[in-house]
Amino acid sequence: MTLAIDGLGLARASGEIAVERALAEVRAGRAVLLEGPGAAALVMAAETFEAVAADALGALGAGDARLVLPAPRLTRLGAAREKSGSVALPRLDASRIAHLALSIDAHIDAPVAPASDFDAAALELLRLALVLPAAVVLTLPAAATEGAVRVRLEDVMAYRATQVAQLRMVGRAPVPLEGAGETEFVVFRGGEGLRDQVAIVVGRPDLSGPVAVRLHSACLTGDLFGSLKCDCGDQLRDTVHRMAEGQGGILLYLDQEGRGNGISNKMRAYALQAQGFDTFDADAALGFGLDQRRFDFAAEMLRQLGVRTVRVFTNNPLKIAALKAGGLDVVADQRVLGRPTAENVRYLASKRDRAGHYIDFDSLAARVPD
Ligand SMILES: Nc1nc2c(ncn2[C@@H]2O[C@H](COP(=O)(O)OP(=O)(O)OP(=O)(O)O)[C@@H](O)[C@H]2O)c(=O)[nH]1
Ligand SMILES: [Zn+2]
Repeated sequence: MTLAIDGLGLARASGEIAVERALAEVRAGRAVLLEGPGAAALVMAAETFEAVAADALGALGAGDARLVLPAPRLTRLGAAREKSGSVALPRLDASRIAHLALSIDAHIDAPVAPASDFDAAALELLRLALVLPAAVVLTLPAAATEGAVRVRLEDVMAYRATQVAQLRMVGRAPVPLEGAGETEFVVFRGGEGLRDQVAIVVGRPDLSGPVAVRLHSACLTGDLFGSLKCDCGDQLRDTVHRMAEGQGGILLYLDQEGRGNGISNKMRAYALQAQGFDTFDADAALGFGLDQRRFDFAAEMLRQLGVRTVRVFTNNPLKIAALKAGGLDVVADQRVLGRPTAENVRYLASKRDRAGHYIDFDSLAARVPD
């Protein structure tokens, strides 16, 4: 008997399913077959590329294997570029690949070719998988490989937009919080990242008028453990308290750890910060731009909750612009300042100076503990 799967929603979104499977493969260190018009390429994450894989890929003919790197990483390697590019890998040498992908004192000693469409899709796949954006890519004749999960180039490039369109509420329940008795957690699937998004409805905000709102990107170190390196935990709790004391509000807790780079890349960046890099230079050395986050799905979450007009708690102009672009009426924006510490002052100053955050650094600096 053949099982009809159309009714299970599998046939309808085959492209998205393929991308989701490919993300799991890439995170597990396995190769994925990326298919484009008339050609295909095997893609692996450089961060998990080992000698065994080198042997297996070499047997397929490593003639045109290449390492694809984003522009900021190429710049770090001394080959400044505005767009991503690739370096040929005539030998699949795992230690050289790791060196070029991650090492802070590496230098490029080979020509850099502009990234092809395959290369761009390979990097997008790795970013979506929240691994280091450095891809080992090997072009093959179409359909030459069996066994690897297959994914179409166009589906990879379209995935983020489909994630926003798929956003849906999957559960809600009251969860009283310390200092804010009446709160409800509403969970959404889709949007961005690899897990779920949570809206915390504080009190009973009047949805017919402007609603106090915060978009808060997950920060495990700051939110949960009180890390002194950032201001996230204070911002999170202060906002909930302010909403509880006022007319209520909605805090969106978004699966965007490490400005959307993922916790492992954030720790790599922290390791570089311990060597003196600032928050943005550390990300750039790993191949990331200023900010990977998108907030279009946050506007959609608010819409699904019945919100039309907002007062937003943030210092980040990108969040304000994204809510407006998402069709919400932003009638006010209010600052959210955490507690300055000797460890986070440089981080706050970088956000103000390099990403245009509205932070009054003079008053912050005056509050830094000795
Ligand atoms: N890559 C990277 N991410 C960091 C670093 N420090 C904190 N983060 C992340 O940055 C994000 C900060 O989130 P938010 O506080 O919501 O955002 P924001 O852009 O500072 O904006 P507002 O707080 O609203 O003004 C979280 O995802 C943190 O995990 C860092 O040094 N590097
Ligand atoms: Zn933080």
